[in-house]
Amino acid sequence: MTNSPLSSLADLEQRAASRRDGPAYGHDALIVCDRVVRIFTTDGVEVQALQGLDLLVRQGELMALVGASGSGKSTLMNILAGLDVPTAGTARVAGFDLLAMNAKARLRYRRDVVGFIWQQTGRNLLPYLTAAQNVALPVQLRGGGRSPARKRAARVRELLAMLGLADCHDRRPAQLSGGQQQRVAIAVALANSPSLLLADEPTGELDSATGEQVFAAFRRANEELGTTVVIVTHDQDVAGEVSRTVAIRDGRTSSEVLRRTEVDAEGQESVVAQEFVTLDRAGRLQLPAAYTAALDLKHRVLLELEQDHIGVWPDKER
Ligand SMILES: Nc1ncnc2c1ncn2[C@@H]1O[C@H](COP(=O)(O)OP(=O)(O)OP(=O)(O)O)[C@@H](O)[C@H]1O
Repeated sequence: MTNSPLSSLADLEQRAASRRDGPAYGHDALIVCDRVVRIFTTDGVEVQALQGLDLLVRQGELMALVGASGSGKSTLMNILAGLDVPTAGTARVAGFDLLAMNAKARLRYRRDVVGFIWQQTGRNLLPYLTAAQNVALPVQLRGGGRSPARKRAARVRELLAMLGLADCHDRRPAQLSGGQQQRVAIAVALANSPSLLLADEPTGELDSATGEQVFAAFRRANEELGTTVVIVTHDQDVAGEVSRTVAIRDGRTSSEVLRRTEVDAEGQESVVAQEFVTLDRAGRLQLPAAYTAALDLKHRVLLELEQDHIGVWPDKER
């Protein structure tokens, strides 16, 4: 590191000291992933699917996860769904410790806290039940069979109506379009009022107009019920519609795009998008490949701390 102005260092130490006693990492987040590692071993070969992934998601967010094939998105979703367990690190959702919970807590977590929608429309619904029966099933399995049938039926009708499916009530999956099936799947996932809805490529098998309707259903769940929604997607339309898109690269979060709506003096609304690079808990950041290539940055770089930014320079001695 080059010599930094003394005033900056003193200032930095003071700032660090004032933050040391602050609240714990992610204390107010619904999802807390702290250096999550997942290693798969097949035939003696290790694959590090997640390599110390950090991610915080606040209650009420509607966000997308993107990344190249094999970057670790599905591995992360399976962990958040309670279907898989990390090898190391910390993963917590709504106070449930995803590494330490016992079988009973895991069952409760999967039934009450999280709802899941798969890409394959056929995998989300039971083919021999109607849409209404599919939606009623999770409530019955939870023991909602004890609540009055009239009340349960009203809840099912309400969910189907909210997602624009009132006329699909008595139809079986084979009598529904792909988009309708995915929206019924969202209603099923919402049946037990989960805090979190997870979806892995939910529009992957649909054309763009149908995909838009399915995405609108997620938005409704988010806006009307306050459900936190995390969607893994390759769909540019979906990724461009959410206020936060997090990219995963090589098993770590690498960058994110935040979008907000701004209103100008004439009352015209426009969406402003800003891209950030992830700074992990250990202080590491992944410089975009295009930037390192442009300045031929390799092996090591010079850093300089300024009052409000850090400069990165190539090592000219190399
Ligand atoms: N059960 C498993 N056993 C062995 N390796 C696995 C297993 N599941 C995933 N992997 C490996 O972990 C890495 C991450 O896989 P993952 O499915 O999470 O990626 P992804 O980002 O979801 O990819 P895609 O977009 O293609 O679905 C890959 O190298 C994959 O081969």
